[in-house]
Amino acid sequence: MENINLNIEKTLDFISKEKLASYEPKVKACMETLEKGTGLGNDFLGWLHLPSSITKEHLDDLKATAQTLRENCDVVIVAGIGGSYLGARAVIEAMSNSFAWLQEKKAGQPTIIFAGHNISEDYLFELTEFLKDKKFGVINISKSGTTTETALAFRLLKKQCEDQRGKEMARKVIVAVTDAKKGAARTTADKEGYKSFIIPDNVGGRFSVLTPVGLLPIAVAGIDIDQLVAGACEMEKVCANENMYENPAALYAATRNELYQSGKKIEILVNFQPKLHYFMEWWKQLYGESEGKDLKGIYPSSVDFSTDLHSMGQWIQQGERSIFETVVSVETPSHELHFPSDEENLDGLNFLAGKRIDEVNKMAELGTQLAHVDGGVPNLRVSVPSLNEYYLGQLIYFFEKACGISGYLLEVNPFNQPGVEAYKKNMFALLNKPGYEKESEAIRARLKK
Ligand SMILES: O=P(O)(O)OC[C@H]1O[C@](O)(CO)[C@@H](O)[C@@H]1O
Repeated sequence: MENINLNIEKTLDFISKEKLASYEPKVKACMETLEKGTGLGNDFLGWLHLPSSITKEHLDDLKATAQTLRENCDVVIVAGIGGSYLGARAVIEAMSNSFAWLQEKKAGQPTIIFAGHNISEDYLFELTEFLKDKKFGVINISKSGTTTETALAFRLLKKQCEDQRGKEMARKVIVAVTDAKKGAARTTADKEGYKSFIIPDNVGGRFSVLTPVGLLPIAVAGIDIDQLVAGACEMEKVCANENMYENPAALYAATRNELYQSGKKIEILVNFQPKLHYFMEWWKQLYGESEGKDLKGIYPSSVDFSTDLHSMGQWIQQGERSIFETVVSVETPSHELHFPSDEENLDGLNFLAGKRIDEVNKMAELGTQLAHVDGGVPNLRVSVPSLNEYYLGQLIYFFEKACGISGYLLEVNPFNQPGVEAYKKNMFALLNKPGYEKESEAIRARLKK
C-alpha cells in the first residue's frame, strides 16, 4: 500500500540544497537523542514508540467501553481542552459526514459533541438546554485532572446526567480518561466507580491522540481505531529511517527549520478539504506548544482553501514575505460527483461539464501553489492517498515525530509548555482561588493603578 508522501521541491528556489543537506547529521543526532532519551523533556517520550506498543487487549477494552456508550447514549459529550480534545475532534471530523448533525439519528450511533474547551456561558447554557431530553453520556478527559475549562463543564454535565438518568445509569455512561493517580478527575472517577482509562505519565497532552484520550472518543464515533493505529505503526517504521531524504519526518523538520533560519517565521498549514479543519487545529497546538518558547519558534497557522483564498489569499500572495505553506493534499476523495452540463450555459461553466468536482479542486490547488511560489511563498506538500483512518494515523505520527526532531533542531524543550501557566495564574488570582491570596492582592493593586 502507498504511504503519505512529502514533496519539498517547491522550497528549493528559496533554500539551497547544500544548506538542506547540512541538516542531515543534525537531524540524525536529534533522532538519536529522541531514541536514547537523552534530550530536554525526556520524561515525555512515551509517544515515540506508542503505536507499536498498543496491544490488541487495550484496543478491545476501548472498543468494549465505546460500545457501552454507543448502546446507551444518543449523545456523547467529550469534555477536554487542547491535547485532551483536538486529536479526537480532528479524526472524528475528518471521518464523518459533513452533514451528520442534520441527519436522522441511527440507533447505536451517538452524536459526538465537544465541551470543556471554553468558558462560554452561552455555549454551556445552550448545551445543557439541548441535552435536557437526551440520553447522554460523558467522556471526561484531562491529564492533570484539574484544568478549569474541562472541570467546570464536567461538574455541570455530571450533575445533569445523574439528575436525568439516575446515578446508576450515569455511572455506566460517564467514563474518565486521566492520570493513574493524581488530580480531581481521578479522585472523582475512583469515588464514583466510573470506568476509567489512564493517560501514561510520559505522554504529554498534545502527543496523546493515540492514547485513550483520542482512541476512546474516536471509537465511540464508530471510527476504526485498529486502522488508525496500523497507519501510525507504519509511519513509526518509515520515520525511523536514518536517511533524511527517505524519512519524511526528518526531511520536514529540516526543511521547515532551514526556512525559519532564512526568515520564514510563519508556517501556514493548508487544506483543500474542509473536513481537515480540526486536523489543522490539532497540528497548531502540537507545533505551537512544542516550539514557541525561549523567544523562538515558527508561528503555526492554518487556512482552509479554497474558502480562505477569498479572505487570506491576498495576504498570502502579496503580504510580508515571512511565510511558507505546507499543504496537506488528499489525492482521491471518498465520493464521486460530476459537474452537470447545461444547455443554456447561462453561468458559462459548460467548460467544466462532465468533470469531477475534485478535478476543479485540484486545479485550484495547483494554480494556488504556482501563484504562491511565484509570489515568494515556499511550498511543501504532504500528499495523502485518501482520507481514511489508516492515513490519518500515518499523518498523526509523521507530524509528531517531525515535531520532536524539529524542536531539538531549534534547541528548545519540545515537551513542556511553561508559558500557558501565565494566564491561569492571573485568572485564579482574579477569581480568588484558595492558595492564590498573594497573587490576588498583587493583581488587584496592579489593576487599580
Ligand atoms: O489534559 P489537561 O491536563 O486537562 O490539559 C489540557 C491542555 O492544557 C494544557 O496543559 C495547557 O494548559 C495543554 O498542554 C493540554 O493539552
